[in-house]
Amino acid sequence: MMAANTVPLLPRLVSSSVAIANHAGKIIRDVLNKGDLQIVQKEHVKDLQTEADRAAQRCIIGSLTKHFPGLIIIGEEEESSGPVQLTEQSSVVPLKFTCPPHLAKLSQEQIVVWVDPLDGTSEFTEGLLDHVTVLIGIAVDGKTVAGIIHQPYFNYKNKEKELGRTIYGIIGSAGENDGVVGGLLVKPPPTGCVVATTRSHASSTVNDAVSSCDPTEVLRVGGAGHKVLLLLDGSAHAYVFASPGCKKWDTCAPQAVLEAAGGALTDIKGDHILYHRHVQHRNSEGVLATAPGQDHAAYIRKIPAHVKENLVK
Ligand SMILES: Nc1ncnc2c1ncn2[C@@H]1O[C@H](COP(=O)(O)O)[C@@H](OP(=O)(O)O)[C@H]1O
Ligand SMILES: [Mg+2]
Ligand SMILES: [Mg+2]
Ligand SMILES: [Mg+2]
Repeated sequence: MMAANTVPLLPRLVSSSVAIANHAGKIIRDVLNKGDLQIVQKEHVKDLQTEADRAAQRCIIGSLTKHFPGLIIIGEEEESSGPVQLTEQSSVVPLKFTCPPHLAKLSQEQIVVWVDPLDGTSEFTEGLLDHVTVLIGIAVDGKTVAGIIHQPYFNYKNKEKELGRTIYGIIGSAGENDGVVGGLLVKPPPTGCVVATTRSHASSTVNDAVSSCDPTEVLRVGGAGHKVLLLLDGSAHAYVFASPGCKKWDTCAPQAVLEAAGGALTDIKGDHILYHRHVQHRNSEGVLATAPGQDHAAYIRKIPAHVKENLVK
């Protein structure tokens, strides 16, 4: 085995982030088990924060900073006071695939980590627990390259199966499932068009964009991470969200995992989403993602002009 300091920075960061995301998932379950979510309303009634969001973010940012001092990390939640649980280096296990050669010699200054400690907060507060994910996305020179999606309540309705799962990937890496580890990759059915969209942040523009895809079924579910998992497990063909509500921490990790698997995630006009340190946090031109094997450009063409014109920088 290679000594730790000879393993390139990116795989070390991804393997630490996997361990940290798993730990954050346990913290989320512990807060819910205690039964006091301490809900705070942020910008509006559908924009909530709980002690699980806060405690998970303290763990993720504290642990990443401990393992990688000086790393640039942007988290959804503001700094909060309270106990900080740190993930031990001993819980970090090596990655199951290799680092793409063009990402093997990075300096830490090129990297920005986007953290959503709990994606799907509205659904979490309503008990729709499998909509919840922990998202850690890694961008290099403004482009997402790697992502970790941890789903702490996967299998929670089936007590005989293992609770929780973690799916991670580096775009362009070789290995198990072509660079995506931890999830069963299934293509959606060749016929039909199942569109996943928001459950709690809809608007007439959001609904117009969904209808323009002529869906055979619409899945209204929570979380950007959860909707991308539906694209990866064959449950949906596209994720369409014509709204400025999603932020960079919602899409950085899901985009990397989806693109590592051969899918695509752009804004609603088909342009790339950028993840530089000083980029605006909002994905103001919406989000459109398609499963591996789908014709992404065909979905972009179907979105009506008035929807595209409503979403500006
Ligand atoms: N109008 C809006 N205002 C605030 N956040 C929004 C929003 N629309 C979407 N989001 C955020 O984008 C993520 C996915 O949204 P949705 O579940 O509706 O598809 C959620 O992340 P969080 O749960 O991490 O806040 C959600 O809060
Ligand atoms: Mg939120
Ligand atoms: Mg989110
Ligand atoms: Mg969140």
